Amino acid sequence: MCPSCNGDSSSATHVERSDMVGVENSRIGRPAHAANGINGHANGSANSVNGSSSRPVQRINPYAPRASDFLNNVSNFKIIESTLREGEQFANAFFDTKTKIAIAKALDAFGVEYIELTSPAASEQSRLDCEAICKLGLRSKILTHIRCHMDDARIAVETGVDGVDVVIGTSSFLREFSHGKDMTYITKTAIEVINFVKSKGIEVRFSTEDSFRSDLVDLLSIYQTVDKIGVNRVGIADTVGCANPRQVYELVRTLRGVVACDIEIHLHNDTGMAIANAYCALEAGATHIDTSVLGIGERVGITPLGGLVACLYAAAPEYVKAKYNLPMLREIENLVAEAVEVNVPFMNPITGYCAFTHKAGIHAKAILNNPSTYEILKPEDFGLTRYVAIGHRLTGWNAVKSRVEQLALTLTDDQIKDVTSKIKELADVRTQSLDDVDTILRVYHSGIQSGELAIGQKEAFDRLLREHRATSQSFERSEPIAAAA
Ligand SMILES: CC(=O)SCCNC(=O)CCNC(=O)[C@H](O)C(C)(C)COP(=O)(O)OP(=O)(O)OC[C@H]1O[C@@H](n2cnc3c(N)ncnc32)[C@H](O)[C@@H]1OP(=O)(O)O
Ligand SMILES: O=C(O)CCC(=O)C(=O)O
Ligand SMILES: [Zn+2]
Repeated sequence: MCPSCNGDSSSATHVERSDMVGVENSRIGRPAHAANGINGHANGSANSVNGSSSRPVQRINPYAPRASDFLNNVSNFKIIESTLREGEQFANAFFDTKTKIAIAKALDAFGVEYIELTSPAASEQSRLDCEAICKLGLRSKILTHIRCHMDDARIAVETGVDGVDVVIGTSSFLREFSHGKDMTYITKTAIEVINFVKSKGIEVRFSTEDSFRSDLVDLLSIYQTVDKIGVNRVGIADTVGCANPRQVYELVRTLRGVVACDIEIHLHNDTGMAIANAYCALEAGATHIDTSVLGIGERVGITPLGGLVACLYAAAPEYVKAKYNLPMLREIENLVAEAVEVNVPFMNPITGYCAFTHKAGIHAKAILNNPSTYEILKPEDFGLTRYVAIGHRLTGWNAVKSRVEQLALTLTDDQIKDVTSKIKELADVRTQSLDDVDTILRVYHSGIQSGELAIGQKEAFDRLLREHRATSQSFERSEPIAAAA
């Protein structure tokens, strides 16, 4: 397994670039996990591939927030990390105290502004764990999450938290089938709970559960009421994951015009919209986004921390890099994945097995010239490495040339094109590992050097490859016998 890509990429070559924009200093390296351990870096000028010259690359980031959009918080937001609250509601989750502390410390080291913990009213151990995490002295502020009920509030304020997140359902579904309370009762209780928490000198947030299926007038009215009594934040929750980006934008934008306090948003991912919705919420003026590591939570969970970071890094890379310890992301995801016994998904933004693997020949050529051609995220900013896979039938001679240079073999472009067709022919039967590709290149090179081979001599090459394989196989077979003797 590759330590930096979460997986095996034995038919790939690592390509590391120290400069996204320029084409000099390209470094084509061998994967640490590749079988024959060649770590040489041929400093081929990627610019010279195919004799093409690169044009100056535009440095303006088209994804950055527009200066004219004054409500946009895409480069001014805080993360409320809820792996230890929403994440505990994931079907597989059971976090013992030690694991909770490890996750809280990792999130703190990553730099999230808030860590939200399960209600201390949930169980005695939940209360003790909440107290223990509050005593760690982390830089992240510690919040706990309670029902809009004085019994829960009284327990919460005694734990040592920096703030309490209060929630109650406002949709007709929840008013009828969950708590059974009307808006008058909800408003009265919310005022009582908020005033009580505020009297303890800690932060308080009031959130409406199932906001997108609640009546807009009810929502704006209760948010306005709690804003007037000095709540720190109001929260919108897409509890069932039904909202789309336009709806999120409109609700947040409307709310921004009604309250002066901060606006948090909590977005479930049932229809796969959670990251897009979070982005739109920030565009509309939300200030705080709820996340969990790998998105774990009820059902399919909420906005994933890593995915949100990827999305916001694309928009405001310098801001995101300055705020968070990005290379820690992989470690945190692995920690949580292990704790809840799941794998990091192969298509996970940033840390997925193939997040920085390039395959098709057209992509490979351009990536070798300038990684910005096909990458919006710089793997090195996340402590990761990119790969160019070459041992497959979609490969091209430019990618093969990079490997030839890396192995310090001397072949002309025409010879490289010739050996590329050989690789493709073999890869039509099965994908070739990097070792296989290296063997093909070395056999071809030595055939050319010895004069036994010329361009286009397919049968001669096949014979040389067969002979090489026969020799190396008999050597491999005889080795254990020699060792035993
Ligand atoms: C959408 C979300 O994810 S919100 C957060 C969910 N988090 C949790 O549920 C935390 C873990 N939960 C628990 O440990 C338990 O459910 C507890 C301790 C909170 C409550 O347990 P119980 O008293 O046994 O009640 P139970 O879970 O069966 O039902 C929930 C109760 O809270 C009430 N309730 C539900 N939501 C709210 C709310 N937001 N505010 C106030 N009361 C609420 C319900 O009416 C019900 O009351 P009832 O006892 O009068 O019927
Ligand atoms: O407190 C909140 O804002 C959100 C609660 C929750 O988990 C949800 O509504 O899905
Ligand atoms: Zn939720």
